[in-house]
Amino acid sequence: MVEKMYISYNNVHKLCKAGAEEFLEQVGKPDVIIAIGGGGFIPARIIRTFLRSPGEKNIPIQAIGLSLYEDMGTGTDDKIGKEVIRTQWLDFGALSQHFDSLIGKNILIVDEVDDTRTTLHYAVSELYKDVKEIAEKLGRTSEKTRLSIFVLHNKLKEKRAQIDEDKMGGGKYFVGKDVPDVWIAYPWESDDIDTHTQHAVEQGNI
Ligand SMILES: O=P(O)(O)OC[C@H]1O[C@H](OP(=O)(O)OP(=O)(O)O)[C@H](O)[C@@H]1O
Repeated sequence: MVEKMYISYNNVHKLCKAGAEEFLEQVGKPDVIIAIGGGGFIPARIIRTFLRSPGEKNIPIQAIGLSLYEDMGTGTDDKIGKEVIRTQWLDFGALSQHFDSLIGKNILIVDEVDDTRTTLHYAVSELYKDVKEIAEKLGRTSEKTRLSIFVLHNKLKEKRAQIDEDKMGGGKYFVGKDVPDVWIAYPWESDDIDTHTQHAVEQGNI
């Protein structure tokens, strides 16, 4: 097993294309894409290409910033915990005046990797909470909001958190590729993209 898995831009593109096809088939066209930054930005933009039919309006992409940081605090087990910090949240400024834009919508959350699942768990829980709160306020709780997920890679390992399916409202989880628990080197992190791509080709990740 390789210690470091090199991923090429072409590979990212193809995983997005396959993910979009699966998503369209199983869930249907999304109303909005929510990209978890920074790693989710590039896949979100690419997958949008394949989710849109020719002649249709672009699907809006909202960005949220979630960062993991080591919590050295009072965990009950001996592991160092991880906490999620919101560095940026939804902003419907130009899209609509209100946060109610998500109620009853088909939403696709995009990130590059599902590692311990902490980030995705947080994103789904918080989005569900926000939508529920505003739907209750507006008396629109009968409208079903679907939260789906697409990640390029899911690491096959013990997860620290699980995503509550009830909160996904019938939305689904899509993975480009399940991978072992190794270091994934994405092209946007590379300082020498030619060598990086060469490694990816050698490993068959093209
Ligand atoms: O499944 P988890 O264990 O939660 O890990 C996955 C998250 O970790 C990385 O984010 P990071 O905080 O490193 O920020 P980045 O996206 O800006 O690189 C990655 O982009 C995912 O969002």
